[in-house]
Amino acid sequence: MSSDGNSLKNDIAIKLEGVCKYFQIYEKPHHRLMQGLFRGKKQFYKEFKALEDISLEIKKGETVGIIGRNGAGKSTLLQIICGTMSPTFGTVNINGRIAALLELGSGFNPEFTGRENVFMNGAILGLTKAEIEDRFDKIAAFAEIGDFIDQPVKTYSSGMYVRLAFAVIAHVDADILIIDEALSVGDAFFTQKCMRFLRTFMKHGTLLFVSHDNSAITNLCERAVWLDTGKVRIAADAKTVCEKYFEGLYAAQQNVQNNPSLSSMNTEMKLKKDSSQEFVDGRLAFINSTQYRNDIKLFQFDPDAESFGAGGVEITDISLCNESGEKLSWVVGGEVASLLVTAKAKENLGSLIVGFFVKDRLGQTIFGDNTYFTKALSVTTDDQFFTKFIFRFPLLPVGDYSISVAMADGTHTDHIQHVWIHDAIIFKSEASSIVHGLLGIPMLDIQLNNINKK
Ligand SMILES: Nc1ncnc2c1ncn2[C@@H]1O[C@H](COP(=O)(O)OP(=O)(O)OP(=O)(O)O)[C@@H](O)[C@H]1O
Repeated sequence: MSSDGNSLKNDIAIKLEGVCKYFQIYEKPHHRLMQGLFRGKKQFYKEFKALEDISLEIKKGETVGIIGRNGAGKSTLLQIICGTMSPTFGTVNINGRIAALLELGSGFNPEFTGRENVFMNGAILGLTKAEIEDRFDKIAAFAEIGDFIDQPVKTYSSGMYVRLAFAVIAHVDADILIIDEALSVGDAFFTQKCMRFLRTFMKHGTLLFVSHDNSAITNLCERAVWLDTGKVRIAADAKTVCEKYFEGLYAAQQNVQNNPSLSSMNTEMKLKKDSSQEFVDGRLAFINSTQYRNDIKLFQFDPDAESFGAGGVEITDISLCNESGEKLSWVVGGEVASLLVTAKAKENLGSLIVGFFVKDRLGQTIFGDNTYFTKALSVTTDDQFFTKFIFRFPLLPVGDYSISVAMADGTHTDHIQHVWIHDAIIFKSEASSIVHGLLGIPMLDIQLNNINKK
């Protein structure tokens, strides 16, 4: 293994070639001793292959997500990249200063105070004592753990531990950051602070982000790697990898649920229609008369869009329509539209749920809904049926969006996914008054007054 980066091209931050990690598993403690005595002439352990033949190249400035189920080998891979574990075979090349926020418990000495750990960690990461002294107040302020900074780390809560660990890695001028999900231990404000730091860091640094959470990966990362039982299952753009990972999870779940107990909802609830209580932004008419009108161009349903599912239903058409039921090729944000999904049953299904998700360019779900709390539908083979979601189209920032549609049989928590079409309809917001946030919500009133003048 080499970690000096000398053999790397200048634009490469991390390069792994044929990395394998095998652990020796001893069934009984004395087998370990016997192994030493026999000096390899006889094998007393089983070999467990935690990582097999991992080759990856991460460019400087890239943000790459690592996703995978428990035990997939994520932590092992990260420890090998950080240099805290060596691979059984293969080479690791790192170009730059690397700092990591790995699982709780790693990195700090529990007997030392927070202050002592900051100095120790800073030194390990290559800072001089004077440099750490210079930054210490900033680190303590970022961590916000008050007087605990002078208490031994073993007295810290897991939240305090993560605060200090993050504060350190945020102030060591790392070129490469490795962040495990540990972030979720902090409270919402601290998480936001960390995210702000990370988003700034991502503008120049290389980030490796590990999570079980699809949306965090698609939101943060350009590329992603799905690790599955120690092997790279797929490495591609984050959206594709997360979709495949999600499909894989569903497939695994459905194998377990070969005879699910379906508790169907028998009640049909009518959606309350009370137009006098509808939320409409008072400025909409004005905005619609300017170049900021939220013109949204709709593309037609792509029947060949990527899909997966058990196949008990077939979606025949998906369209966005106006209030009279005519198919739309344009819609204006703030107007009422309906998403119409027509389908055909391929088998008898007792309790159908139909849902949709609107996702932004990064694959992040912005909004969506389903029929579960409205109506349970049972169908028999060859039945044709439709679902209509009528809603006021939100105001969307300029950009590309997609609608995914899914049909399942069962309940919210216990169901078989029969069809899931990724990106069934693509649409493009061409102009918008919304610049900040994921979507605009209607303002009932906005007031701006000088209180000294009546
Ligand atoms: N020191 C070790 N000795 C033996 N087996 C180990 C050791 N460390 C990890 N493993 C095994 O290697 C596999 C990969 O573990 P790893 O912790 O890397 O997975 P992970 O993807 O990070 O999981 P999680 O999401 O649960 O943290 C697991 O089956 C684990 O039991």
